[in-house]
Amino acid sequence: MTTTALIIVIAAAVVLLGGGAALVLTRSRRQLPPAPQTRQIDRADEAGEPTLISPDPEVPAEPGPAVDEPSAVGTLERPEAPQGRLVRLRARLAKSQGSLGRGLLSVLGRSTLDDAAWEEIEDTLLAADMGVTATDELVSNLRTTLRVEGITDPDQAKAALRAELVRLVDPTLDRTLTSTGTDGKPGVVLVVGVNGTGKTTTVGRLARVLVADDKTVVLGAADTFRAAAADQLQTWGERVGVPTVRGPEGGDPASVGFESVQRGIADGVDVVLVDTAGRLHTKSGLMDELGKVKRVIEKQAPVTEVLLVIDATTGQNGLTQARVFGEVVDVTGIVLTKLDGTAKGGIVIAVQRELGVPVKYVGLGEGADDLAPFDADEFVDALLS
Ligand SMILES: Nc1nc2c(ncn2[C@@H]2O[C@H](COP(=O)(O)OP(=O)(O)OP(=O)(O)O)[C@@H](O)[C@H]2O)c(=O)[nH]1
Repeated sequence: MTTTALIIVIAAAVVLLGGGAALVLTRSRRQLPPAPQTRQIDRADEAGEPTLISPDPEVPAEPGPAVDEPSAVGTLERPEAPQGRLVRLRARLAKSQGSLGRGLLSVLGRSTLDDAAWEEIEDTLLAADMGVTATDELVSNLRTTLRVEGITDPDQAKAALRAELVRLVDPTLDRTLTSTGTDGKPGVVLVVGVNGTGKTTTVGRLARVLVADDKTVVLGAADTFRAAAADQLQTWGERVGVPTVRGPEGGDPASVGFESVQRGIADGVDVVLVDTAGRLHTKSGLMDELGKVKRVIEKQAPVTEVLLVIDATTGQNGLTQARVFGEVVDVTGIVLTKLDGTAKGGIVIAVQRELGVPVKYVGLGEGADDLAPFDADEFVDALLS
C-alpha cells in the first residue's frame, strides 16, 4: 500500500469512528430526561410581565411553576394547636401602657359617675379607635343600664360594661375560616392588605394553624413586588413541610396565584393560601391587580375566603385601608395584627362595622404561633382583665 493510500484509509477510519461516537452521544442525550422547567423561562418579558401564549389571555399558557419543596422532613416543627391562643392576649395587653380596659375600669371604679366621668369613658373609647357611633351606643346603653338597675358597685358596673362590649364585638358572627373547597378542589384563601401590615407573616402563621389542624396546604407567593416576601413565605412553609409556589420578582401575581392553585389541585391538598402585594398606589391599580389575581385563580377553583390584614396600631389609617380594599374585593374576613401592646383594641368593633365582615384572627406578637382565632368573649375578657 502506498503512503497516500494509507493516509486515505486512516482518514476514513477516523471519520467513521467519529460519526459513530457522535451517534452514540446523540442517542444517549435523547435518553436524558428533559431539563427541569422553572417559572422564569418564557414567563417574563423585559417589563416583568408574563408572556402569555394561551388562547385565554389571562391564563398562563404552559405553567411551569417554581415550587420550593420543603426541606428535610426531620426538621419539621409541630405548630401549637390554635384553640386557646387568645388567652395570651391578656398577658400581652397587661404589659402595655394605657390599655383600653384599664382606662375604662379606673373610671367605673369611682364612687360617683358624673358627666365628666362619662366624658372620660367616651374619650377612652374614642382613643381606642372604637369609632363615634359604637362609642355613643356603648356610653348611652351603659348609662341607662347603670341608672335603671341602680348599679353602684364597681364589679357590677364592670359586668355591665363587659356585656355591652361583647354585644358590640358580636359573638353571633361566624368567624370560621372558609377553607373547604368544592368538587374535590382545595379551598382558596386570598390574603390581601397593605405591605407592612403583617400580611406575609399572617399567611405563614395561617399555614401553621391549618397544619396544626391536620390540613394539607400549598402557599402561593403572589407578592412578587418584593423578592424577600417570597423568601420569607418559603421559609414559613419549610418549617412545617408546606411547599411554596413562587414567580420572578416583578412578575405577574395572577400567574403565581393561578399556578399555586393548579399545584394545589394536582397535589390534592385541602387549602391553598395566596399572599398578594398590596401597594396602595392608586385605587384603580389595586383594583386591577387584585381583581385580576382573583379572576385568574377562579379559572382553577373558587376563592373561598378573602382575608384583609390590618395593622391594629395604625388607627384611622387602618380603617381607610379597610374601606379601600372593601371597595376593591369582596372581603370575607379580617385579620387584625399587632394587637399586642396596643391600646387600640376598639378597632375590632370599628373595622367590623366599616366592612360588615367579622374579625377572624388576631396577631398577638412576634412568635410563630402568635395568631389566634378570634372570639368575642375571650377578647373582651382580655381587654378588661
Ligand atoms: N408585635 C407584632 N408584630 C407582628 C405581628 N404580625 C406581624 N408582625 C410583624 O410585622 C412586621 C411586618 O410583617 P410582614 O409580614 O413582613 O408584613 P407584610 O404586610 O407581609 O409586608 P410585605 O411582605 O412587605 O408585603 C414583621 O416584623 C412581623 O414580625 C403581630 O401580631 N404582633
